[in-house]
Amino acid sequence: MPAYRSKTSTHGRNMAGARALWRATGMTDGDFGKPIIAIANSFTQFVPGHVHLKDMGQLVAREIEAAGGVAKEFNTIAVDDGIAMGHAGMLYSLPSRELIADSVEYMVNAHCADALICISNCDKITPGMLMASLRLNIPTIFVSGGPMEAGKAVIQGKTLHLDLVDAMVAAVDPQFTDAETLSMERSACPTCGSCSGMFTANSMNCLVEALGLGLPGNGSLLATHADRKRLFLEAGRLIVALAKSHYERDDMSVLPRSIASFKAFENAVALDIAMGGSTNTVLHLLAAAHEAGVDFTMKDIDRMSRKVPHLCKVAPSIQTYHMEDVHRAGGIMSILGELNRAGLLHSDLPTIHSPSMGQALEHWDVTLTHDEKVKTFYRAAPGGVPSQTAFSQDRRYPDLDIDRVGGCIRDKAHAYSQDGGLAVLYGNIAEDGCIVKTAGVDESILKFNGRARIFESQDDAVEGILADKIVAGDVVIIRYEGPKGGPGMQEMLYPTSYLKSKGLGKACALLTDGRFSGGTSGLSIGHASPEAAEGGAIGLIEEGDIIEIDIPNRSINLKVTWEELSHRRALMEEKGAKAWQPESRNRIVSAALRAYAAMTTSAAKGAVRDVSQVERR
Ligand SMILES: CC[C@H](C)C(=O)C(=O)O
Ligand SMILES: [Mg+2]
Repeated sequence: MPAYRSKTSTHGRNMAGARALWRATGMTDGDFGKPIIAIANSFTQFVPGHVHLKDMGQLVAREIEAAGGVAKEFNTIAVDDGIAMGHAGMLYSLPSRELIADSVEYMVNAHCADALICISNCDKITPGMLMASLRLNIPTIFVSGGPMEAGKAVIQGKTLHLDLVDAMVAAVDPQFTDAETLSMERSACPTCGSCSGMFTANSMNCLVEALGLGLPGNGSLLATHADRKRLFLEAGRLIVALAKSHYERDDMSVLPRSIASFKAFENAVALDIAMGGSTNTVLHLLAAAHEAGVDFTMKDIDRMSRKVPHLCKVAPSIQTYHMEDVHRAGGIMSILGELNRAGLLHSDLPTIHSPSMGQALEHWDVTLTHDEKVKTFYRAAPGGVPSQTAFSQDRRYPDLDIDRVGGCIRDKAHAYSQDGGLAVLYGNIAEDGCIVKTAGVDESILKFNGRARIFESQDDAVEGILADKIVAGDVVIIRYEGPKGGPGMQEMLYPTSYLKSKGLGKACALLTDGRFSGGTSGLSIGHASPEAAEGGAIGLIEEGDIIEIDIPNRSINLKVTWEELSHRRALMEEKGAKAWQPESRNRIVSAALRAYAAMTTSAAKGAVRDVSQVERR
């Protein structure tokens, strides 16, 4: 039977000093011997998804103590991608995922905590904490801060449901006046919570439900709704039970690696494809699987993308639905229910809250449940009042959206497409693959041939698009922006948004070894691996080359002969130390970011750290 990890520093005469310090943190005689539960919070005033979390750690802590545990809270950093976007700040976004994962590892292992509550929310915080939980493999429950309410505004006589992407696009769209753009800016992000579309934050918090490491409603229940308080309280009570089950009854089934198994990753990817999740989820799921020791790869994602239908379209893929609408339709458990009915879900897998996902669906799928409290739970509605306060309203929709034919969530027979919302493409430009969110691609350009227009930084691409240098039929290539090449694999939300602003969203493609925010839609293909900085063929594309994109056949190719490509590679290698670098880019890269670049890997591996690259031989 495993002994409590915390005994390392709380038991034995030799630990009198450590106990003296534990006492100074508030522990008393009766606390020694109880499970010590670490609470990884992520409060910060820099991020709307985290501004309301300041007291959430202690809310959970009181429940942990009432349930017989000892709670110790600490905080991680949290980067706001939307604020960091479009300038050098975005170089820090993906690297912050590693810092968050390491900081949770450091605090949990330095103090020998027995179990973990992860209070996350935005883009890199949930994945960073997920990586840590699978690395540490101690009982863990995720409870996120919850989605933001969608903005509402009347613009040019129409009531629009808005999010920050709409404000970004409008800012350079001449059809909107300055006053209209200001009105959209003021309305797009009305409350605390993670931006209201199926962007990366909400995608990841939904995937945590599918993995079985979060409670039902974790991904879709609004940050402002009073019901969300129950998720925090339940997490506090449950984590003590899981810890006691593991350490006192030798129950291994409650550990994250027992729950997030290969089949659980298949469930998560099935949900991801069904809901058209952010392409960043691919990067983060690969990284999480790596930490869990699960051999789950891009090939598995490709395999699943060919059989999972697109059941739920959410902004930015569609203007009419945001996370509050997904919740009203039954949330993630109801999408999983449709996948289960389509035979595309492993329903026998355990979760932190139920012996099996199947049993959970019986209770939480709104089309199956007999529990009126569940139906009331999913009628939680936006308050419609600007607020940075958690649980500040308790409005409810008059009814649920259970229209599986034409509603927010579809059944398989009425799917938006039988071919899911994500796809992996392979070809001579991306031998290890690249990713496209097909949920956001207009059907007219699923097959696209175009002229390459080369940029070796996001900034230059933005400048070229805004200067009208890009025209219909072009394929914008942005390279040397991968994990190593950037470094930090920037999100390309500005160039993809500006292509839309210029009316080119259905007339151009964009390919990068960087990545995309979940706010990106259009023929935007990212994660090209290997990246240019690692000798990937994206580094050999020349201005005017023809690029052939074929999503139905999952291919992307540079239309030059193999001999020509080999010749170009030889010429590149002749550059020696200057090979595989941007021609002329004066980007200042700090030592902290150079350290990240030295150890990271291409997107096809999840941009995980590989310390063997720097270890002395
Ligand atoms: C909409 C942009 C969002 C903040 C983001 O960065 C993502 O979804 O990845
Ligand atoms: Mg992001």
